[in-house]
Amino acid sequence: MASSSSLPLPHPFLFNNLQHSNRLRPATFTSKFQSNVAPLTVDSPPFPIFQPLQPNQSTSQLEPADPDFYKIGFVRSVRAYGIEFKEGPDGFGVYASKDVQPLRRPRVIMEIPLELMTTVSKKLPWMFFPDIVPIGHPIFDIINSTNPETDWDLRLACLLLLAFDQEDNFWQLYGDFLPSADECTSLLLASEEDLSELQDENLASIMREQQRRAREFWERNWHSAVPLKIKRLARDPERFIWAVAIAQSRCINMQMRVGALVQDANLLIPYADMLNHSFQPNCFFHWRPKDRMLEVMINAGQQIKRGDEMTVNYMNGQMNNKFMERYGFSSSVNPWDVINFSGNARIHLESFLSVFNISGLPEEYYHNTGRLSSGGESFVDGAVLAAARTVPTWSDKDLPPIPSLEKSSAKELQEECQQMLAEYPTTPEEDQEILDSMPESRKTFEAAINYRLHRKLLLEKINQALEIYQERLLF
Ligand SMILES: C[S@@+](CC[C@H](N)C(=O)[O-])C[C@H]1O[C@@H](n2cnc3c(N)ncnc32)[C@H](O)[C@@H]1O
Repeated sequence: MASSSSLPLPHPFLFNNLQHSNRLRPATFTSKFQSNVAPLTVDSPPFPIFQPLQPNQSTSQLEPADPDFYKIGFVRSVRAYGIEFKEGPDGFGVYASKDVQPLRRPRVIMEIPLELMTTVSKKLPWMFFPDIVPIGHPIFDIINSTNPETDWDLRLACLLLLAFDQEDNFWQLYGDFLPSADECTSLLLASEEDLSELQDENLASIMREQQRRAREFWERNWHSAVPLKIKRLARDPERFIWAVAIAQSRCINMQMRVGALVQDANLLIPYADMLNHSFQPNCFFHWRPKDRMLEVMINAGQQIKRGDEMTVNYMNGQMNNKFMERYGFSSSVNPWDVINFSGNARIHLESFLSVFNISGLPEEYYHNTGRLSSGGESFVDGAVLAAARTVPTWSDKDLPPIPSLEKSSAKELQEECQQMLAEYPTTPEEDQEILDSMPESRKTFEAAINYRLHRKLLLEKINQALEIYQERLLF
């Protein structure tokens, strides 16, 4: 989650087909730290917090989180209001446990104190959460040998592993709820076979390089002569690479002020890191310097229904390959995805925008949903916004396009879309069949097939949009 700041995605999954992970199932949860969990002692919140639904109370078919997940947060004064943690189609997620009427101001749903976070600042002096300042520990020298500007993920991975190793540290408890290597979608954990399934050699080679970087860091610093204090943090490279994957896919970057000091910091924030991404999020993060808390807030004016997923925007303006690099997921409706057309054909931008009822400047395109329907469903989505940004256009507001010329340009662009689709070794239907036939496949394999499928779905959507454009041109 790169920054704070904006589609609830229709999920093709049937919830009752979910593969539940061990980390969340009450029946399989066994924490060796159970006895350290103190009774609940929190102030009375404005409305019920952290009350996991009992299975027979649940109004949805999602699996509620293990009760201990809530208890450990209570102990350390995490507060949450009107939400519950459940396992959904994108792993663990945060869901509204009650309706929220649109408010004029943002509204807090979670408060997490600095003490619980694992943080690394870009510049000196380093900031860590107080429990594990590693001065005097040999991991300090390892962290110090890295470049603070570029190696934040390696630094955070070292700190996280150190936190797991510190007796009574909160992260020992919270670690039970983090995804295991099998449950992570990060391509750092992908096999060579998974990378070849991306059908994107560029992305595959970036990920090979990232895997090599993490492995070499481990080899350099976890050689046979290192003290046991270091060795036991990551006995094999896989453990270290998993920690880097956790750091990359769960870290939030924020400017935070502590006293007079403003720091650009990378933070691992428990509970807030359970929020999934959406390009139309209903929540955002806010740092409250007064008492060193991260607030998760509902956007002003946002209507929320009980059971809705609460989401944040991890990265604005980034293509699917960037989401894959860092988080191991992509979207078929990423409004920022780009297709590189190479021909000379161009269509009239303003006409295209008006056909699809898209308003605003390119950086802020938005659309009024439901205005253009195809087959009963709303046609305009993030992929049509992406089309508006990526299709070659010409612009002259006063000069209407000549319909015959405009139609032949749109046709040319459609042909290019079809040509690009034909160059892939598999069709979208074949990709979907692979996904349907392997419901228990590795997460990274599934992410790779989804990525190439999403690219093809975007091409198909652009093709369809160009068809509708020709039909509605000048009407
Ligand atoms: C910060 S964590 C969010 C919590 C996570 N779902 C879990 O189970 O712990 C980020 C990870 O969640 C998943 N994720 C988040 N948003 C997603 C989305 N919109 N689509 C698919 N996967 C998503 C990806 O695996 C990503 O690496």
